Parts: sequence; C-alpha cells; structure tokens
Amino acid sequence: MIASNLLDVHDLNLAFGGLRATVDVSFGVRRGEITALIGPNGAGKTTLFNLITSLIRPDSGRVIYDGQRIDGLAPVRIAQMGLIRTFQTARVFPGMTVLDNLMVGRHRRLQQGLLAQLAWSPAVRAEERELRKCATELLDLVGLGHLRNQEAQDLPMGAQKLLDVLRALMAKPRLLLLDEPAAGLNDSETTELAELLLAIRDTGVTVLIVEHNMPLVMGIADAVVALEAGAVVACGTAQEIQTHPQVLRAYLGEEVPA
Ligand SMILES: Nc1ncnc2c1ncn2[C@@H]1O[C@H](COP(=O)(O)OP(=O)(O)OP(=O)(O)O)[C@@H](O)[C@H]1O
Repeated sequence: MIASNLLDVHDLNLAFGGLRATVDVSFGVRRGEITALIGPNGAGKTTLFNLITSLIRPDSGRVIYDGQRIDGLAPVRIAQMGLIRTFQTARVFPGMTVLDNLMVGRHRRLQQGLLAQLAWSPAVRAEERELRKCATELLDLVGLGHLRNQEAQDLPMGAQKLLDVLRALMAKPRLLLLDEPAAGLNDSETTELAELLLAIRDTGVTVLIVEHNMPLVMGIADAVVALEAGAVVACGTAQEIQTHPQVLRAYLGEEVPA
C-alpha cells in the first residue's frame, strides 16, 4: 500500500548555539495536496525547508520522503528524487532571457547522457525542443509568454517570482517546496499565483508552501501547519487553523480570552 503522506518529518531538532530553531517538529504532507507552513517571523519555517532539503543537518530527528529516509543525503540527490524548492528571494539568471531562465531548470529532466549532449545528437535536439515547448506553455499559462525573449532581470519583481516557481516546475517535481512565493507580489499577481498553485496541485504535484499571505494560504491550502518559536502549535484544515486559539495568539497577536 502506498502511504498517503509523501513527506513525513519526525521529531526534528536543530539549535543554532543556544537558540532552538526547530523543536521536536513532526508533521506530514499528504500526497496531491497543498500544505502550508505558517508562523511569525523567526518561527523556523525556512530552517525547516533547509532541513528537509538537507542544506543543513538536524541535531536529531528524521525526514522521510516517499518512504525513504533522506536526512543526510546530498541536496542534489534529493532534488533528483523530485523534491524541488524555491528560495525566499527570487533568483533569476542575469544576462539570460526569460525562456532561457526556465530552460536552466530542466537539468533533472534530461534523459540523454553527457556524450550525446556534447555531440548535440538528434535525440538531444528533440529533447531540447520538447523542453522549450513546455517552457513556452508554462509562460503562456501565467501570461508571461509575450516576454519570453526579454532579459529576465528586467522583469518586475512579481514576474520574477512567478518565473522562479515555473523554473522549479521545469524540474518535474513530485514535491514542490515554495518559500514565500507571494512576497512582493501585488494583488493581481497573487491571484495568478494562487491559480498557478491550484493548477500545479491538480496535475498531481504535492506542494509545501511557506507563506505569510493569509488570504492566499486560506484560499488554496488543503492543510496548514502552524509554527511558533520552532515548534508546531497546530495542524489542521485552513478553517480549523484560522480559529485555533494558539494560532490567533502566536500568529495574529490576538489575546485569547481565558
Ligand atoms: N544560520 C543561522 N544561524 C543562527 N541563527 C539562525 C540561522 N538561521 C536561522 N537562525 C535563527 O533561527 C530562527 C528561525 O529562523 P527562520 O529563518 O527559520 O525563521 P522563519 O520562520 O523562516 O522566519 P521569516 O518568516 O522571517 O523568514 C530565527 O531566530 C533565526 O534568527
């Protein structure tokens, strides 16, 4: 039987000197769903992403992806397994077009070996064409198709953030980790992002998203995990989390009547 969780984090702990950034963190990410990780600044969300993708090692605990323990594996190996992430700050490659910026995300997908690529064989050319088509379709999907030959660094920040998500998609993720994809987006860009994320989920990709934009989270997340001071304080549906006393106190700063 296939486990319903694609990712499970068990009792993760990490301290930076005296600061406990991750405290006994356990939660699961169900296959085919969008799970949101929320919490105030400094709650430990990015640290968790870094632990899940093995950029840093936990002091203790385990990360299980698709039934396999991955903490301690090389980050590149984890990416090859289909666990792909974006970072808080959008990264575009300067001096490259929008389309080429997407093509950079393709490496995990290349089927042909290095020799065939060096020889620019027909199979490699066919693969390149297919990837270019895919990149063009993705750009059209978010309304950036007409900008594909522009330099990516000239795009407004909102478009650069969308490009970041598209580049991650080019790597054909099974689990997509997005770190604050809506930061810096205006309302219409946020709506486009929400539609894109729902479309991504509907293709079967599982999504774990760190996000401060609560209307976005509440609008798209199937499940929400709330962190405070490195620890999980609540897990549930968006609706449950919205009214959870500890979340209201920790995240929204609201006093809960005794
Ligand atoms: N490399 C590091 N060295 C020391 N302390 C760190 C390091 N990285 C993070 N921290 C600390 O760990 C805690 C968690 O930080 P983290 O960036 O994971 O929080 P976050 O929830 O992602 O915050 P934000 O919403 O502001 O991005 C913070 O107190 C932060 O200062």
